[in-house]
Amino acid sequence: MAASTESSFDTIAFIGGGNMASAIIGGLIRQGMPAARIAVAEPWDEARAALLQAHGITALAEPGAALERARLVVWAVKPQMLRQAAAAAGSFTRHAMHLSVAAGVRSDSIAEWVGSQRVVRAMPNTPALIGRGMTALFARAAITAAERADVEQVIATTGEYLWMDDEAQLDAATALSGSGPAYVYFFLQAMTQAGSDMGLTRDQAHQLAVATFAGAAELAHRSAEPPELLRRRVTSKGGTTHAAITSMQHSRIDWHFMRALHAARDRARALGDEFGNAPSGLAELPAARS
Ligand SMILES: NC(=O)C1=CN([C@@H]2O[C@H](COP(=O)(O)OP(=O)(O)OC[C@H]3O[C@@H](n4cnc5c(N)ncnc54)[C@H](O)[C@@H]3O)[C@@H](O)[C@H]2O)C=CC1
Ligand SMILES: O=C(O)[C@@H]1CCC=N1
Repeated sequence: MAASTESSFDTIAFIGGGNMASAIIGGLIRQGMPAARIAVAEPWDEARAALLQAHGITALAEPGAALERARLVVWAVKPQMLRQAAAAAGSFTRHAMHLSVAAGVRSDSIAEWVGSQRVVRAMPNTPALIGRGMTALFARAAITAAERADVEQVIATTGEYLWMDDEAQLDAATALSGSGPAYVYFFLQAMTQAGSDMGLTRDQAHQLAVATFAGAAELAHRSAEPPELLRRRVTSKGGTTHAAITSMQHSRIDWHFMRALHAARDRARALGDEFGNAPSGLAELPAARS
């Protein structure tokens, strides 16, 4: 990473130094990027202190000239803050390539706010913290193959990545992998609670549940077989798994779960509508006649 990073980016700047920025910064540092080549603008004192403690990075309290050295700027603020953050930092970052991790906000809006068409959107997830993240990526047409490769180098420090051809697919990826870790923890909570209700200690139940998720996910990752088949292997006729799966099917848990993912996808779209510019075409619609 050290050699390849030098040939790609002199400095990487982060606007916003919270959870997601910290996860990506951690990946870069683990792969050998010197902290001195990472610039962060972060207004919140506590977040700046956390960056210093975790990564040895002294973040700026507000955007400044240090950002001008960045060839890549990672926008890691909440969707509702992105327009305002771009207005404040834009004069320092105009010549860079831009990578936004904000959910929902579409690249048309971002390109307008940062004053550049060189925009990539990313949807990472929190296992990036341990280098086991999954990131969906979308590049605007102005991004070259070499620039895509540069983005890949950065994101690969946090785990796997997958390019999307259609920007709308990012909203679906947000519902699956962006929000996905929360679903896993939700089920972990339920399994741990059930275990403890059935007489295990909470520690025992937690260990059993976490190891089961980790092992089952790793098996699916390594196996060429589809989840249906892996599931059937666990399910003996008339056995315990059959009892559990039948109970879940009666409650239509799969349907409810799929509906929840649609809600997440719809919310990603709504964030784009709420905090981005109106899609081109809509803005020009004439006002309805009374
Ligand atoms: N947390 C997650 O699992 C994921 C989050 N995302 C996206 O990442 C983005 C950041 O989320 P988190 O890191 O979780 O939030 P966070 O709240 O931990 O970090 C955002 C940081 O931005 C700072 N900030 C606010 N206004 C600013 C400004 N004008 N200039 C610079 N910094 C400013 C805040 O002080 C805060 O520390 C969001 O847009 C979210 O949609 C994407 C994928 C997963
Ligand atoms: O909940 C959210 O809006 C962000 C995006 C994906 C995960 N967290």
